[in-house]
Amino acid sequence: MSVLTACVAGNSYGIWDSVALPQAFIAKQFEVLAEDFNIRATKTGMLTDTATIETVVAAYQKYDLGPLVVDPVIITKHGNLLLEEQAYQTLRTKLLPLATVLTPNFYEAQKLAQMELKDAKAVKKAARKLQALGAKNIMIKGRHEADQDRVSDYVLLADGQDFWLEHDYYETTHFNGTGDTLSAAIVAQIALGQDIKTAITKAQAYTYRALTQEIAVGHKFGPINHWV
Ligand SMILES: Nc1ncnc2c1ncn2[C@@H]1O[C@H](COP(=O)(O)OP(=O)(O)O)[C@@H](O)[C@H]1O
Ligand SMILES: Cc1ncc(COP(=O)(O)OP(=O)(O)O)c(N)n1
Repeated sequence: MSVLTACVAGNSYGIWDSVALPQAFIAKQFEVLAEDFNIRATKTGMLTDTATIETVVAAYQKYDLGPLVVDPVIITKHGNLLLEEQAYQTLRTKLLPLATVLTPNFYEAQKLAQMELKDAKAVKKAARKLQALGAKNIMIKGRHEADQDRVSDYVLLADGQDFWLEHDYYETTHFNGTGDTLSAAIVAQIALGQDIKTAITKAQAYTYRALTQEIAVGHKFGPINHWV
């Protein structure tokens, strides 16, 4: 089930327009779903602006929506800004503290931790900074550019345990949805009752399979393969 916060006009070339939905309508969606269903886990995606983040935070404070995975969507890999510049401080101070799992990509982690991720030591430090903001478990997704052989995602768990999930860099133009898929798969695993470490590990493996077992959809940047 979804609570829609925004609609985008997009295709495989990119996102061409977007519109935030009215706050009262977003709040109503939370209300009617929370009344009807026993919700085991939830995730956030594109949140557009400060008002939307505040509406979502208010819903999390009002209803029991289970463990929360926050995918802090700020800018897409094609350069579309999906969160207003003024809103990211609200994301940092109001939504992050509610996160059971926070899944920033390399660039989002730099922005949220307010530091450059120049090496593995810096990645670890940034994860600790994000934990200090209140998010319990952190997964900082590694940089993946054509100059790399390997991609390394870093995980820092609530109890201080940490580990790297490493895999080969995969060259493709069918990569739309990797981050969205990863956070959705983590929340699905949590809802199934898995512990956080298992949920993250299984979700990352699923996302990698979906990336590497390609389907040919779209003319430019296609989606990954959810049928794997
Ligand atoms: N080209 C790639 N090769 C290998 N792994 C990738 C590639 N692109 C994304 N991933 C993996 O997909 C997952 C989602 O990460 P990412 O694409 O960085 O998120 P986002 O979509 O939020 O930017 C991570 O586990 C990341 O390491
Ligand atoms: C509506 C919408 N569009 C795009 C994204 C995420 O885009 P991006 O950060 O490029 O990551 P992928 O998940 O496509 O790998 C979003 N969350 N919502």
